[in-house]
Amino acid sequence: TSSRRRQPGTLSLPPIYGAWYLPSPIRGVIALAKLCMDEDSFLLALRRDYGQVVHIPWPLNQVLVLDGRLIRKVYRAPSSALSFAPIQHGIQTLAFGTPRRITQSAGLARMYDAHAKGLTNLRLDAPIERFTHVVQAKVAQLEEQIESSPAQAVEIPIVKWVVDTVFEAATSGLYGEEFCERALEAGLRGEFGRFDRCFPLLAAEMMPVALYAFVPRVADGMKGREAMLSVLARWVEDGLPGLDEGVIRDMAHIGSAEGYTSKEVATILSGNFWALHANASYIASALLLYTVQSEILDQVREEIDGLPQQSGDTANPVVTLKALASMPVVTSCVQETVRTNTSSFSMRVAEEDFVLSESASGEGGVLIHAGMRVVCATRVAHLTDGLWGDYPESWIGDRFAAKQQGDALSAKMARKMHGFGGGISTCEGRHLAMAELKSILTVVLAALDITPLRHVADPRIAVKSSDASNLWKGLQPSRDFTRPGLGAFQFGASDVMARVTKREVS
Ligand code: HEM
Repeated sequence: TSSRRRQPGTLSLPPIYGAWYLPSPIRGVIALAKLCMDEDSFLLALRRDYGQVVHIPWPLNQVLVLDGRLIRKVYRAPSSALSFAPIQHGIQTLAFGTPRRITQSAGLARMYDAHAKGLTNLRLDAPIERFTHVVQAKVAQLEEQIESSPAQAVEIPIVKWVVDTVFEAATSGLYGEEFCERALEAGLRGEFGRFDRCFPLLAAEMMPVALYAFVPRVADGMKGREAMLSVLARWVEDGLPGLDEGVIRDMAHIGSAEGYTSKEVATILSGNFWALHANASYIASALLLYTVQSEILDQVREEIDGLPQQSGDTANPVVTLKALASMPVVTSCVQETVRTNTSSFSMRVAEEDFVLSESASGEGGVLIHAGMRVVCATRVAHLTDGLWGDYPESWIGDRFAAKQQGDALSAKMARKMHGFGGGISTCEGRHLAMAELKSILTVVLAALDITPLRHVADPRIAVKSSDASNLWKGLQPSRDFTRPGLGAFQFGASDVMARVTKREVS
């Protein structure tokens, strides 16, 4: 291969992936195939064979950064050197259908700005209240089913239940109850799934729009997108009924004031709608499954039982943003699930020749030519950095807990966990997502006992046996490997059947 180790202090180009005797595009196609077949093995092999940085030739034509320290250098680089805007605008047009004239406009920049401001902790009380309210109602429905069953128990596919519940709760949280009702009536849960399945192909930005109709998965995804846009556009046209304030209202008002049509505003809101649903629900299902099968369950329940209760009922804690902020073990479980169950590719375009250097003085390093795409592969850092301690591939619920690690190490881990990406492209919904995840774990575990029974396979997803060094031996759904670098792991139709009973309080 063309793998070359760099000498410290010298300036070099990134090594190029693949066997030296193969033409460059063949190497690129091999890399792409391997990435889509088994992302983890491929990325770890790159780290082992090429070191911290490698150039993957066309069709990806990207420089992959595979080391935590260098990834943070990319995150710290100013946008004048490594920019994100061209990628953001490309996805807005290719995936969400926003006209190019709008993606280049100052109006869209103002909408993005309102989005970032509207998702800070200061403005999340109402969304989290609505989110929690829906989860409580869904748990109450399960309790009724349990009470009316002779065995006082129900068996449910837990991933599906969590994903459906979070879809409804998160929609109600950001868009309000009325939009949520419209979305459920129009079957947007299914339409979203159709669109989301083709998202990896759109986000790769390798397919011209003219070809969308000829690729079955994309053609089907476009029908899902149209359905989402039509419900969103009608709701915008009707004056956003059921939503008096919040980030979505702010964005829609800016768009309308710019003179964008309801459909154009809907294309911009659909970016938020996708981000709202593509990650958090899958992380929530993994979080619940990991927690109920781990020894940390008692500590998690202790924290939940410590919350103020509605009329002295331990099955019904008062869940507010403030209460959720004071749950260190629950927070650690959530952070650990985001660490172990995400792979994100933060992308930048080099606006000028850029040197990615390990040394504090900036001497030596890897030269990245202007125009090149730089991609931070956070998954490798999550699996290899010494910072995580033993068994980085395993889920260890209290890995991030200050009580376990000490304040300094715990804070350092939180800073270096890049499941939400980082720098100028960092996930704007991370505070909302963290609170949603803590909320659903709290509400479910306060009221229910969940016993995973058996794995449910999706025939399209190969079941991989857990790595010998992975301590995690519990039941979990199989990972869909066709979404490399797109955030939370998804599971297709793979699931875990679980027995659910009302919580037995000892
Ligand atoms: C556990 C749940 C979530 C995970 C793991 C996650 C992960 C990510 C990742 C990896 C990125 C790309 C970061 C980068 O390129 O550096 C991202 C971007 C983004 N996320 Fe999330 N996300 C989650 C939940 C949410 C939620 C609930 C929202 C709410 C709307 C949201 C909104 C966004 C937005 C708007 C961006 C794009 C930021 C930009 O273009 O500058 N995310 N997310």
